[in-house]
Amino acid sequence: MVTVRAPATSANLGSGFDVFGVALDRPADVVHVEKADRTTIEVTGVGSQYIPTDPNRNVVGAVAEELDAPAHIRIDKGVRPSSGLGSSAASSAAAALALNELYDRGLSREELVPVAAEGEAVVSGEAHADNVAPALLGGFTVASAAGVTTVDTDIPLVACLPEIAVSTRDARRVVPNRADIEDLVHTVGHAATLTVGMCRRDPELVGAGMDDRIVTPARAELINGYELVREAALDAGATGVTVSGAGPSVLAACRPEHRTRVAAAMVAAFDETNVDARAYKTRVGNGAEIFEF
Ligand SMILES: Nc1ncnc2c1ncn2[C@@H]1O[C@H](COP(=O)(O)OP(=O)(O)O)[C@@H](O)[C@H]1O
Ligand SMILES: N[C@@H](CCOP(=O)(O)O)C(=O)O
Repeated sequence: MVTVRAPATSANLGSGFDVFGVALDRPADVVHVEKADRTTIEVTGVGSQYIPTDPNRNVVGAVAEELDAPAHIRIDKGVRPSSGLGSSAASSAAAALALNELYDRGLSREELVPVAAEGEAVVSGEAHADNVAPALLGGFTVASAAGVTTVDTDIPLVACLPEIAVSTRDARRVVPNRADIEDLVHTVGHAATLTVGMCRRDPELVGAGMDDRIVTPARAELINGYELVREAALDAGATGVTVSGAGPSVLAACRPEHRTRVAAAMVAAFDETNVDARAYKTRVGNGAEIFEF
């Protein structure tokens, strides 16, 4: 048996739609795999009642198929589904790494990124790699047609998860098909600023670089109370706030001394809108870990 823990991730970071992602040091999924003649799936943990066990509908089924690695796969969910925290990607990445090990396929973590992305295609309709890349490689990742690169960094973050479900598939439907040149220049500038911030481990630059006028405004409308939460986080010292992945989680970057205050302000602001929420006080963390044989 092989067991892998893969972390939650936050994709886009505002200015890097479908490209940027970070691994979070918590929460995480744990996936156990054992060789079998055909793939069967068992799911326990947070939100497991909403996750199919049919291999054609669970992301790990697609990963097992890609690697030609049938197995009994047990998923212990720590990352709530439809959270904007890469729940499906945590399972995909963990299954890819575990099955690669179980069947001795010899693929590197970088080579496993497109394999795990096939799991994402099952749920969102597209094999976007911006969650599976950080879930496998850790740190801040840039996944583009030019390949996948990773930067080892350390930025304090708060991920605030409201009791609302937003499916990635639905949230992709509100993304505009076109953007005007001024908005593109604005986004590229901010994406570059954010990247420099990650390289320098500078929360001010990372926060400033999250601003985006193209995708985030449309996504924010799917989250009750988003503007209130954003303003509350900024007032409490956040250096930048954006929608985490496709939402509904809201991500804030901050200095370490402000993290507790920012987390409390975000939960209180959701509460004012009558939405229960919990905040993860987290930071950019490591990728998936094999921790037992
Ligand atoms: N192993 C899995 N883990 C989480 N969600 C899964 C899994 N397999 C299939 N799903 C489905 O994927 C959807 C959640 O994925 P998604 O909408 O991308 O949200 P998230 O942002 O949390 O990844 C739900 O409909 C869920 O039932
Ligand atoms: N780039 C994707 C990221 C989806 O992230 P998730 O955590 O919500 O699954 C998108 O924005 O659609």
